[in-house]
Amino acid sequence: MADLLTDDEIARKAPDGWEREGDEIVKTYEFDDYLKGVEFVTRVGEVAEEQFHHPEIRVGYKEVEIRLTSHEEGGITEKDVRLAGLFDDEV
Ligand SMILES: C[C@H](O)[C@H](O)[C@H]1CNC2=NC(N)=NC(=O)C2=N1
Repeated sequence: MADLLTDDEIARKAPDGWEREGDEIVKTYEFDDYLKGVEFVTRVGEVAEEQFHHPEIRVGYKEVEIRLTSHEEGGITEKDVRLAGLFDDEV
């Protein structure tokens, strides 16, 4: 089981644009149209399944909010900050 990151580690390791909210890191991505956001969610889902680490995803109009936490560990781990970077690469 991965170790929980300290507050300082989260601040240092969370990629730009990702904010810490309690036991989660969160980012909202903006898109030119609704379906571009939906297509992005598909790519995110594929990465999540490959990594077997799954975010919560909210699809809005021209925006997608992604929340990451490590449920089994009960907080933010290296897996979360690593996946945040992988999701950014899918934009
Ligand atoms: C049994 C447990 O749900 C699995 O090991 C995986 C699936 N995906 C997961 N995703 C996230 N975000 N946290 C987990 O602890 C997690 N666990």
